[in-house]
Amino acid sequence: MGDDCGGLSANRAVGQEKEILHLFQRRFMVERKLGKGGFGQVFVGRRVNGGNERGTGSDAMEVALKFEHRNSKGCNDGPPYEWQVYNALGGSHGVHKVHYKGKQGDYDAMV
Ligand SMILES: Nc1ncnc2c1ncn2[C@@H]1O[C@H](COP(=O)(O)OP(=O)(O)OP(=O)(O)O)[C@@H](O)[C@H]1O
Repeated sequence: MGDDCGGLSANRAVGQEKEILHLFQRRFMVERKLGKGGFGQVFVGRRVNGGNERGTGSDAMEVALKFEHRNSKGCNDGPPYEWQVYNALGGSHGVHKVHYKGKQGDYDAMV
């Protein structure tokens, strides 16, 4: 496995990456990378329109964006299992609420 597993590597479509890394879905401005796990990379970003500076739920201004490339390990069997977990638990018991999840080019993206 290469160092870019699940990530936004230099040898992938540059235009697509720029679109993702600057303004995701025209809704979230991607600001900086927070970290990298076994399946993808996580960035911090901000909602472009609306939102509440102190909000932590559906109106949160600051968000975390996770991108998993479809060729990364565990990404070949449909949507990431993590999505199911957030569907079930998100917004309660201290688990973050999901604002968006879907495909963006070659990536599964969750905000
Ligand atoms: N909401 C968040 N706030 C701050 N940092 C985060 C957040 N989510 C992820 N990170 C950072 O990004 C890294 C990668 O997160 P990610 O969920 O991809 O993997 P992981 O849970 O660390 O490992 P695994 O590969 O087992 O899922 C984390 O280790 C952490 O440093």
